[in-house]
Amino acid sequence: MSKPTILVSAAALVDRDGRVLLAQRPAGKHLAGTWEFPGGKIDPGESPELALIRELDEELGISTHSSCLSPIAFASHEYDEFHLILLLFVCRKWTGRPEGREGQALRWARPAAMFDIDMPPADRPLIGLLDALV
Ligand SMILES: Nc1nc2c([nH]c(=O)n2[C@H]2C[C@H](O)[C@@H](COP(=O)(O)OP(=O)(O)OP(=O)(O)O)O2)c(=O)[nH]1
Repeated sequence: MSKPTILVSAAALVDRDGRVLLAQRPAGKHLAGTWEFPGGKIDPGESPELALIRELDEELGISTHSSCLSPIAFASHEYDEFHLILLLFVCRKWTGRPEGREGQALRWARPAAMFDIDMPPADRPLIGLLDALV
């Protein structure tokens, strides 16, 4: 049976100490409780960068620019209901202090520590790549 493909942009926001921001998916949502890279679905007609800038503003209250987003990796994962393609960007420059605008908990983690954090299954292959890069 064919499933829809959904396209998601997500950010590895890296602070000066090389830690990356993770947000906890709220109760009641797909993959509730797991720690994800902030971001979300790309709307039709929207570029991946602009979708991410919009999501970072909505979810965390921070602003950044396309020029501060470096594409570093993608993930491709088969969930029960859809196939996910996740585009991961590294971002080291933004304005504002990230806060969970939608009530989500936030934490900063070094990539190496993410192997022991409950992250969505699609994200697992991204951890090693991030560790080599950050
Ligand atoms: N933002 C983000 N989403 C991820 C990651 N890994 C992963 O499997 N996903 C999945 C979870 C969701 O099914 C989808 C992201 O969609 P979303 O955050 O815009 O959607 P949502 O479930 O909050 O639903 P909606 O109410 O916004 O429609 O991608 C990740 O690291 N970051």
